[in-house]
Amino acid sequence: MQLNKTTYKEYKEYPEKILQFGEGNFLRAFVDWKIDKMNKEANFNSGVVVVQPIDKGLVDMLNAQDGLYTLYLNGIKEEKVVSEHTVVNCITRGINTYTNYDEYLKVGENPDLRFVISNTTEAGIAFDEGDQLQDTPQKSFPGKLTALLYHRYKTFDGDKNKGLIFIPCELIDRNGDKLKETILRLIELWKLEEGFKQWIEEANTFCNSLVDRIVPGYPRERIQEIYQELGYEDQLVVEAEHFHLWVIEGPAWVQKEFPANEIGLNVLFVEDMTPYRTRKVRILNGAHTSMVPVAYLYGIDTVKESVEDEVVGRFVKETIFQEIIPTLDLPKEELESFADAVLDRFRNPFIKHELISIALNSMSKFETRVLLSILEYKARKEILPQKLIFSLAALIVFYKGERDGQAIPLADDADILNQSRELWKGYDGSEGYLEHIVTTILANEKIWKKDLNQVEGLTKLVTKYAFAIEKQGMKAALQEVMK
Ligand SMILES: NC(=O)c1ccc[n+]([C@@H]2O[C@H](COP(=O)([O-])OP(=O)(O)OC[C@H]3O[C@@H](n4cnc5c(N)ncnc54)[C@H](O)[C@@H]3O)[C@@H](O)[C@H]2O)c1
Ligand SMILES: O=P(O)(O)OC[C@@H](O)[C@@H](O)[C@H](O)[C@H](O)CO
Repeated sequence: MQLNKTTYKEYKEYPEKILQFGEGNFLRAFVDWKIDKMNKEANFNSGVVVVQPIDKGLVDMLNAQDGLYTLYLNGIKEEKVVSEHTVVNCITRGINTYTNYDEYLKVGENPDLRFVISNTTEAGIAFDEGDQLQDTPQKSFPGKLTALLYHRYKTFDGDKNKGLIFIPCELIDRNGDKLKETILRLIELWKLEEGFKQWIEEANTFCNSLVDRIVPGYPRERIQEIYQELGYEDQLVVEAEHFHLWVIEGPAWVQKEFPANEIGLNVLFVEDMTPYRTRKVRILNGAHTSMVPVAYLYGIDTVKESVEDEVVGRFVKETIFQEIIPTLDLPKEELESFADAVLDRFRNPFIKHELISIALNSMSKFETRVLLSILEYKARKEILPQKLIFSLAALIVFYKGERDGQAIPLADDADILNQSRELWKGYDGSEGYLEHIVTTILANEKIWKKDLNQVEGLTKLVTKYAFAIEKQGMKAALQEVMK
């Protein structure tokens, strides 16, 4: 039996008030789960129309299940082991803009539409000068969105009451400001009228937000067991931890329209989200990203095994406490208690978080989540943080794409992968050639936004560690640095 509105007896249809860009695991396990709860417990009465932002995706699957899917929340909750599951029922339909652009544009004509939510990965909120208003669809997410907003503006004759509230969830700094700025650039590029620009500025509200929940996604290995337990089949099961936090920076009245607090959901409406973002990205995501190449080359596959391994676990802990926390400005106690909680979340016995899934786009993630800790540590202490540099060296070796003779399924920007592949092809086993690899990668300003060879001592130390990993293997090299 397949999950759909016929087989799910409690199925309810809500009026579409939310437009969501992205149909990925995170949005379904976090935002849509919260909306579903607000519908059920706070009479929010809001349906979500989901847009697939790129040509490949899950909306066909979502439509085949009438927008329904099962969310498993697993882990320790209030000191007890809890595994619970629920059917999320707030998605009304999914739209593929590549095959149904007219249906997409028509969403802008809906007078009840109120919120726009997105998570299009860190790459999604980007200005693409190739986008045109006439494209069906525009390539970028902001391009598609601007076309829909212009259609809405025209449909309602610039009515200021038809503006929307935007809450992007992309893990980039000040995501709402960035989205608005990109829309304004597209208005310039497309030479759209001043009145539309004013409508964007005056009738619409762009919030910045920070999200936090570990969502490993589809539980491939346990899926048959899960189907047995559920008594139906669901191609979109998603698994997450219990913990969840959404920090939203925006005008106070937004809170009144979004009744999360009324039902005790962990949503903080704040005046400045920056400290929350810095703490989360640098500690949690920074720990994830810096552990991946080290633990993976060590022979480990998951986050839990990494933090529980004697050597790798110590490496992760010391990296956070000795090299990341000293670069942050919040009170030390607060940072340490956040870090302890993060390590507990990493140990969640019910979550199998694959390192290889976190490894996606590791080079750019290292730049946004780890590099600042390195530079800040150097600025404050006048020495380089050894473990973070070891991780950078491991990352360069990781991009060689081989573990114990097996290919590593690397996933990153094609140019970045090509550069590493070409460089490693010429490796002759010498430290001199390795220095050439390191120097070339550190000079790639597309990744690092600067030439990292300019950081005093960095190239030498990275080369030393990379050579040790290459010559002695990860286990011996890590033990050496952990002495
Ligand atoms: N999984 C987690 O634990 C978690 C937790 C917090 C935040 N996040 C953030 O959420 C993002 C998505 O994670 P996920 O687990 O849902 O991944 P996913 O692969 O399930 O979904 C990715 C989504 O992004 C869209 N997308 C990908 N590249 C795009 C592009 N260039 N332009 C526009 N859209 C694009 C896809 O269409 C899809 O909807 C991550 O980048 C991460 O920053 C994830
Ligand atoms: O989702 P990514 O690929 O951007 O990053 C991998 C993890 O660090 C991330 O998903 C964390 O689990 C998440 O950010 C926790 O809130």
